[in-house]
Amino acid sequence: MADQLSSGMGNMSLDSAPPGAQLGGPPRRSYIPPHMRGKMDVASSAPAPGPAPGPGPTPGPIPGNAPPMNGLNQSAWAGNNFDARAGGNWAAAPATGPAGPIPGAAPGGPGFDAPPQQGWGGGPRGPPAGGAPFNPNAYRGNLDVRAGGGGGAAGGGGGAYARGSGDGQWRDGKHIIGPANPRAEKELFGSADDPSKQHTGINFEKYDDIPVTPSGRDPPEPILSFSAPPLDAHLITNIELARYKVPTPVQKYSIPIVIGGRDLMACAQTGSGKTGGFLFPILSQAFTHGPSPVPAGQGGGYGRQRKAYPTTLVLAPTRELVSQIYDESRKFAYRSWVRPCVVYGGAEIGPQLRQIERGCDLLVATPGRLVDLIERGRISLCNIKYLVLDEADRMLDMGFEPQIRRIVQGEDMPGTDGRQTLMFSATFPRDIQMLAQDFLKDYVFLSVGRVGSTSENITQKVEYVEDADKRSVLLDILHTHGDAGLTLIFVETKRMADSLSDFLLNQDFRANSIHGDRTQREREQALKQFRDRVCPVLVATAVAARGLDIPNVTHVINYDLPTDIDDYVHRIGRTGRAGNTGISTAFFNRGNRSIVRELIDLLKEANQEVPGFLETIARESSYGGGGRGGGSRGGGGRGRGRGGNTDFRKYGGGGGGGGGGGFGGGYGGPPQGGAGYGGGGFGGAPPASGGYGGGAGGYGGGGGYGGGGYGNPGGAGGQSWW
Ligand SMILES: Nc1ncnc2c1ncn2[C@@H]1O[C@H](COP(=O)(O)OP(=O)(O)OP(=O)(O)O)[C@@H](O)[C@H]1O
Repeated sequence: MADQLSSGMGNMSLDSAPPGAQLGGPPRRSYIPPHMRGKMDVASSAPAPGPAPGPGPTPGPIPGNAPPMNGLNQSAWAGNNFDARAGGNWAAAPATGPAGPIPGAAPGGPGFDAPPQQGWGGGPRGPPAGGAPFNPNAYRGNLDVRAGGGGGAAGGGGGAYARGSGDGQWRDGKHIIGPANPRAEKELFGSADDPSKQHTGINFEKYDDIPVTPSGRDPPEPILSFSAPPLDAHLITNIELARYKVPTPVQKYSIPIVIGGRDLMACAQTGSGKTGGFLFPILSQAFTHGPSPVPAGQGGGYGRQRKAYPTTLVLAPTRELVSQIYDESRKFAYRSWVRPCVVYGGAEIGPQLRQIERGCDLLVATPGRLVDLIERGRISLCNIKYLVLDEADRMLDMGFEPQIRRIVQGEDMPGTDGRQTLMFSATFPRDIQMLAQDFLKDYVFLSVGRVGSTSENITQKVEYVEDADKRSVLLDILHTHGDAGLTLIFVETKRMADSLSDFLLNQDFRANSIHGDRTQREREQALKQFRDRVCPVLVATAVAARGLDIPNVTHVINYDLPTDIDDYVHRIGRTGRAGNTGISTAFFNRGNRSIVRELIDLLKEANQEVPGFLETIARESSYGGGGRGGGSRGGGGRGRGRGGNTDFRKYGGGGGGGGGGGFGGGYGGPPQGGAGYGGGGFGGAPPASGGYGGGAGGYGGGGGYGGGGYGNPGGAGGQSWW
């Protein structure tokens, strides 16, 4: 049993135990397959009262002009002919074989993703952000020999490291590829007909028809195939093992952009390969140029408590997602010298510490646990060359932004000139684009299709269903669709997730639920049972809305529609991935009219049928323009603005702030700037004019940005809604 559980953990990701998650009440029923009854140890719920993130600083004014790119015309790895013997960040790492099970995957146990309370709001501890420009050659001859000293002993001869997913090494300035490991290969890449792996669908080639618009200074030309150069030959071997034939559009563009040393903000549809979009160029550069030594004076650390100095940091909002990105990293780092690691809350910290002690070049993390490890002095960010924010709009919204600021600007991470910053999402509201300026320099903005649009691979249906009728309509749908594939049902509250899955179980559907109040073990179990079709129906809160790549999800049902249209985009994006087709059904009634206009726009853009009742309800509504109200999750929504579909630097115009929890708020100014009109919100300040301005509310005005509720995993009050 233990084996069964742990073996699935590589693929089965876990969501963050949201800070302040509360558990309690009677244990709920969950589906136990007949062959496991009596054997299954359903974990009792351990309370997870994580502290709420402390109040973060409110965002300061955003400089209108990105600082000039300085000293980073090459990728961070470039020109670094570094010999591991001379002192790498993990020269003292023991010779490890293929990576074992995911660290921290041990079920149960306390451990929270919330940052420790102490130390919040403290000033920068390391070199000031935005400090000395990064010089990729500067470390040579400036190495901390202590760091490299242990390499010979522990590294298994000659000072080489033996580490990484596939036991590769960097030795004498060369990448020594590790031996093939059929077991690891099978685990990582599966077989050609493996149902547990995602396979490309009939519409994969159609991705090429989606228009791609790069903007920003001199964006490089896209690549057309996976070829060396520009990609490293070993990476291409791993890409072949993954059976990828051609890059997706976002990959075609992101690879040369990142290898060319540029920052990137990339918006591409759900399921269109954004993970490879950042992993491929980063790993390729690492394979070609080798490790970056720890800056002098930092030291690699001796003794049991070594500090990790990762070169790449990938931040993502949920445990499921970081775990999944970690799995992808292991695939593409197979047999290389690069050793990926993952840390996230809700899992015991001990195994995670031991994992990073063995070497950590590419770290995938949820913010809370990362802060915890930084506080414990176990991770330094001074060596970061690549910072990736996946689901970047979520990472910069009100829930995470203080933690992200603290990690990126309040620790020892190099400033924007000393690193490359990459942001990826399917949605990128303009207010968040503006906020993101703080973390980027001279970036290329990439939009694959319209920002925030949905894939045409998803057939979207909207049905008018009153709340009281939802259960019976759901039963009809489940009976009709039968066992064709996996069905993911989204609801708005944790309580609803439980009660609906109980209801479905009572109706003899093999259902389970996933949400922030379930223990880690229960979530693991729910996801594993879902993937394995033991429970082909999963009722979820928004915790499962972003990033999860679960093969064979054929139907997504929005039993409760979200109050934010971007959430809808991400939720339905759990189906119709990698060129596969899928169906989405939304239950709509007048309680959802706050998103009716944006829903109609989305449906039209994706060539979907727009039911007459939606138009009727839209006409009934006497609301203003494009600002979004905060709906039920806090007062005031974010203004996303209308009329623009790409880089806000190009079109100017800001989203109007939602007013006081309802509608109102103006919408974005006309192209080429001009203040938003209507309510508060951002004015249309193209970069040249700098700063915010325009609408009466300005930044955060009238509750526009600062409503407090949107996407907040911990929330100011410490209680997550998902
Ligand atoms: N070049 C490629 N060829 C074939 N399959 C690919 C390619 N790139 C990615 N995939 C597959 O497509 C699926 C979706 O990729 P990924 O999870 O990176 O999407 P995403 O754009 O990040 O989606 P989301 O917005 O939901 O996070 C994955 O199963 C991945 O293995």
